[in-house]
Amino acid sequence: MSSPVIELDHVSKRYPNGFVALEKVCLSLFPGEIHALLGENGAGKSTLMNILYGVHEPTEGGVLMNGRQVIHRRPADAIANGIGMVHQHFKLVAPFTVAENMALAARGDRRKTFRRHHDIRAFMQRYGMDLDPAAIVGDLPLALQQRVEILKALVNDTRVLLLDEPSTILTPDETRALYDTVRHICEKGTAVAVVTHNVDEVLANADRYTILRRGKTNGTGLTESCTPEDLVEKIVGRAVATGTRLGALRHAGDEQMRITAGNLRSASGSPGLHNINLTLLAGEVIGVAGVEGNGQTELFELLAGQRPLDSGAITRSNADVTIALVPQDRHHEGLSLDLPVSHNLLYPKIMQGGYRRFGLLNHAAIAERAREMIIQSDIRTPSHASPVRSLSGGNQQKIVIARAMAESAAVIVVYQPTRGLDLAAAESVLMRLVEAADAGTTVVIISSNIEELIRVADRIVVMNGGRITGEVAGANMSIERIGTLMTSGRGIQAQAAGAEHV
Ligand SMILES: Nc1ncnc2c1ncn2[C@@H]1O[C@H](COP(=O)(O)OP(=O)(O)OP(=O)(O)O)[C@@H](O)[C@H]1O
Repeated sequence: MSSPVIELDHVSKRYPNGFVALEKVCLSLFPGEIHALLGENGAGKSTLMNILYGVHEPTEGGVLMNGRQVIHRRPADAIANGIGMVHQHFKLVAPFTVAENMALAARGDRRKTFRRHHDIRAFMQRYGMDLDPAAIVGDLPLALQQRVEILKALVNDTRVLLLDEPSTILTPDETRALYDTVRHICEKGTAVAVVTHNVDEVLANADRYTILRRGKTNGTGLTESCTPEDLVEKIVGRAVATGTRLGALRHAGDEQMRITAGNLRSASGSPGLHNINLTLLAGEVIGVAGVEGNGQTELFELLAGQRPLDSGAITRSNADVTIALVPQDRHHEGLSLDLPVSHNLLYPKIMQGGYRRFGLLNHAAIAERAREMIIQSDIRTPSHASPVRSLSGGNQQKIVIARAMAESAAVIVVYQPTRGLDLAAAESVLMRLVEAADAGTTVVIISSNIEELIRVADRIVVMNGGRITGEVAGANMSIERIGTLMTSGRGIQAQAAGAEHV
């Protein structure tokens, strides 16, 4: 076997607040291999990737490249040593072309290579990619924007490529295509580390895995010799029954909201909405499926009251129909990162004048309620007073969901509720949404994860190109049927015919 390109040698990381996020972790990445990094929310995966990429320095232990210790004080040091990273939140310049974005990432003389489109195409083809260098990045679908990020990470003679949860924004087909590309990259001798929560994806694509549990290594090895159950048990510490339907089919109640012949104009990067007809009933879970960028964001904004329709109508059955939201972009819309966990959890109530005594905020009451919510939603935080910025991505997400659930609204609209959550946390969020519907709440789940929707929804509407291309319910909710509606170009005809109901 070849020797590792990069190793972590008994690395520990203590954050300034004293929290130990990694404890004596060892990791070896080999050339030509895909190494999956797994672990529940807050296990230390991002901390580990950030150490590899020079964002953080280890408190103890060392980083070795080709057997020699290296010190990466900042990402520029890691990049200079051949390490590239693709973050979950893309760092692209949207109005620039693919070529311009690549040139911006290139260091020194390599920039010249990325001036001529001919050379850029040759570079892409080395890795089995074929994008138009002149395409404006902001106009590309997310899956292709991700390819541009990967290309950017490769431009500096990269020997180690780090991918942070790359599949969360992709459909199953796009995920397969992503791993085809990653395999091409490995074949050039690059070592790839991928953070993911998806065990099936690991077993289908990775060569090796390492599991972190509460900052320590809890298993590492070759994927060929393990089963999904082995991995889940090591990640969560117990078996998790995923895959089965959660809750029985419900009987929907009265109408809560209705969109009638709703239209929003298309704009650059937005398909708009076209002749949307959707009735939301009490006590049902409505799934909205679709490849990202096909009108789901616009539908969310419409239901949230953030955008008026250009034509058509959106009505609530009465003034008591309140709406709670879990937005897609939790960092910008969902959280105040520098405020404590407690204030983020109780933000709506505090803004409505709650938790006050003699006109001042009642901090003791806020802390008490926040502690209850932290336990109920299993939010891993040192305390209710910790700034949200210091929590892991998955635990930040649990805050947004817990807050929306606590509003006891008539309608709750959630965008990709389990994105970035570990298996057990995802299961618990889905369960809570189902329970809310059982108690009479209308739950709208917008998700590109079809399996998840089938497990919880009573009916699923499918969007493509800003149109509802069909609706399936009960036993007709199959991956094949929904997948066909997601990619079919039948939007206009289906809507004209009142959409397809199965
Ligand atoms: N800047 C920080 N200050 C203090 N604690 C931090 C800081 N960043 C992360 N942590 C803590 O370190 C632990 C590990 O966080 P990390 O982001 O590495 O987890 P993760 O495995 O990537 O989780 P997720 O799957 O939710 O993204 C968490 O408990 C988190 O609260």
